[in-house]
Amino acid sequence: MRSEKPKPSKILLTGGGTGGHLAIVRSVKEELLRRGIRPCYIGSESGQDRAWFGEDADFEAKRFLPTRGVVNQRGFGKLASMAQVFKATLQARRFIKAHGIEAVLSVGGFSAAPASFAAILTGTPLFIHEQNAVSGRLNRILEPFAKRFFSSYGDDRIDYPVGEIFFQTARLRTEVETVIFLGGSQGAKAINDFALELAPELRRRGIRIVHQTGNLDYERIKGAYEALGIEADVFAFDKELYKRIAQADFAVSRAGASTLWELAANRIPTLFVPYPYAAGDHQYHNARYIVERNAGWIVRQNALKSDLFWDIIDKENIAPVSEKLATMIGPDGARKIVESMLAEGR
Ligand SMILES: CC(=O)N[C@H]1[C@@H](OP(=O)(O)OP(=O)(O)OC[C@H]2O[C@@H](n3ccc(=O)[nH]c3=O)[C@H](O)[C@@H]2O)O[C@H](CO)[C@@H](O)[C@@H]1O
Repeated sequence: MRSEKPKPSKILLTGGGTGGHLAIVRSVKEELLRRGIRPCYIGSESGQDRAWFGEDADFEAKRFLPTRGVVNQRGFGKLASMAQVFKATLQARRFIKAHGIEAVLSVGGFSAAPASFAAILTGTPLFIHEQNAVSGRLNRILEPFAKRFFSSYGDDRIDYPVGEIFFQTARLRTEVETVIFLGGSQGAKAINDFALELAPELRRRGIRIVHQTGNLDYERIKGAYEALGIEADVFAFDKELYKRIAQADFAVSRAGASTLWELAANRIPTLFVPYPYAAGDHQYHNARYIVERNAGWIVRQNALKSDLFWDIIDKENIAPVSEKLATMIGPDGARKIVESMLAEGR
C-alpha cells in the first residue's frame, strides 16, 4: 500500500523592509496558525522587520540578518552589500537545514534575498508573492527558480492576502462624513501637505479628518492643525489601522500594494496619489489596476489640486465605487498561497 507523503509543516517566511512586504508575512502567518502550523521567519536587521516581528511569539524561530538594499547603492557600497548578502545567504542556508524547512515563501524586499537564495541552493521549494503590478528587481531574478509566483494583477491572479479584519469591518460607503489621509508605512509629505490644504474647507463642511503622517512629519503636521485651530485625529503610525480606515468614508492614499488592497477589501473609495519614485513606477500601475475598473481615482503627485478632490466629493457618486470594490478582492489570498505551499513543498 502506498502511504501518502505527509504535508510539509516546516514553513519559512522571508522578506520585509517596509510595511507593504511585512503585511503579507503577517496574513500568511495568520493562515498557517489557523492550521496549527507555526512558521519560521527570516528578515533583516535594517528596515521595519524587527519593529513588526521582533517581539512576535507566533513564530517557531526567527532570525534578523545584517542585510541592506543593494539596488540603490553604487561602487564600493554595492560590493559591500553584495558581500553581506552572500554571508547572510550562508547563514540562511544553515537555518533552513537546522529547522528542516520544507517550503520558503518570499514576499520580496532586500530582507528576502538571503533566504530565497538559500532555498535555491538547498533545493527547498521557493514560492514568491509579488505585491506590485510591476515586479521588483529581486523577484525578476528569482522568478525562474520559483515553484509558484503569485500576483494579484493580470489573468492568473489570486486575491491579495489582506488581513481578514479588513473584510470583517468592510461596509458600503454612500456619504462622506470622514476622510482618512494615508501615506503608507512611512508617511508621505505630499499627502500631508494636501491634507492641510483641504483642512479648512473640510472643517467648514463638518467633515472629520483622520490623518496618518508617518513618524518623520508628525510634529510638523500636528502643529499645523493646531495653528489652524482645526481638530483632527492625527497620528504617526497605528498598529490597528483598520479601526481608523473602517471609520472613514473616503481615503486619499499612496498606492503601496498592501494599503491599496486593504482599502479595497474594506470597500472605501480612494483617490490614489502614487509615490512618483517607486521602482518601475509600480505604485502608479497598482492604482491603475483599480482605477481602470472604475473602482477608484488616481492623480499624479505633481497634479494634485484641491479642485479635483472636491469634484469627486461633490459630483461623483461614491456608492457605486464602493460597490464595485466588493468585486475586486475576496478573502482567499493567504489560503491559496498556504495550500499551494502545503501541496508542493517537499
Ligand atoms: C515607497 C515604496 O517604495 N513603498 C513600497 C512599500 O510600501 P509600504 O511599505 O508603504 O507599503 P504598503 O502601503 O503596501 O503597506 C503599508 C502597510 O503598513 C500598514 N500600516 C500603515 C500605516 C499605519 O499607520 N499602520 C499600518 O499598520 C498598512 O496597513 C499596510 O499593511 O511596499 C509596497 C509593497 O511592496 C509597495 O507597493 C510600495 O510601493
